[in-house]
Amino acid sequence: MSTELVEDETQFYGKAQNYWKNVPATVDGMLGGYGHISNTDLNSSKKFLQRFLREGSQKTGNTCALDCGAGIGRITKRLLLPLFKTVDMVDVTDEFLNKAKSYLGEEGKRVGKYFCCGLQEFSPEPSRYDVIWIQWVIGHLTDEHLVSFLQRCKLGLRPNGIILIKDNVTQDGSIMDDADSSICRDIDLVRKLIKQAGLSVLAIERQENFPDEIYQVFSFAMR
Ligand SMILES: C[S@@+](CC[C@H](N)C(=O)[O-])C[C@H]1O[C@@H](n2cnc3c(N)ncnc32)[C@H](O)[C@@H]1O
Repeated sequence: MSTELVEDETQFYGKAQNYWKNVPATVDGMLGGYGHISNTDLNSSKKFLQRFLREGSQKTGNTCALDCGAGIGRITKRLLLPLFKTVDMVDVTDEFLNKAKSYLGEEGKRVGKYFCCGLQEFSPEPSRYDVIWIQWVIGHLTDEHLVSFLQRCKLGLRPNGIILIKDNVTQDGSIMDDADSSICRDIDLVRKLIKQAGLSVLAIERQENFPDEIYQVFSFAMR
């Protein structure tokens, strides 16, 4: 477990909040200076997601998606708004959600709700979402909060809905990043926490063509 890495929960969340308040509201800011990998990321995500939107009788719908830890809406703009009628966004950093209103442009009119809230406290509206997308933010939740958040996400799904996590993973064990106050977990722990939330993994995929010096990135689809 990685819970032992978090000595003081209030500090863990407070520090992350302060960190993000000082990050520029740009794609490069969202990706820690790796703005140039955004296209590769989004193209792979689109392929991964589309298999579920195309599948026969168990097909995931296209009515509404939720972008969790959405930041300025990098994913909402290029992945979710083109595929869903409505997209809601949730992020703890007010400045990013405000920036989203201009960054998303005309299509941003189809953003239904902007929630400024930590995921550890957020409950998706029951049965509202076809897809709940959670990218590069699970490290900001303790194990316990991640499990309970995923449980609440499960209740937020429409029939045939799916939850997607896309995030960094370590080769082995959990590593705390003191700079942004986040934990990077290994794949076994992520799978274990997903299971603890009562969800079943439908597919896992490793992101290809990312720079060698960064963590490996995996996508997990579940319901
Ligand atoms: C690495 S950025 C990723 C943004 C977006 N998912 C993307 O891939 O472009 C992390 C985001 O998580 C948000 N965040 C950090 N801690 C959070 C928390 N506890 N609840 C919700 N959002 C959080 C930050 O404000 C920031 O927008």
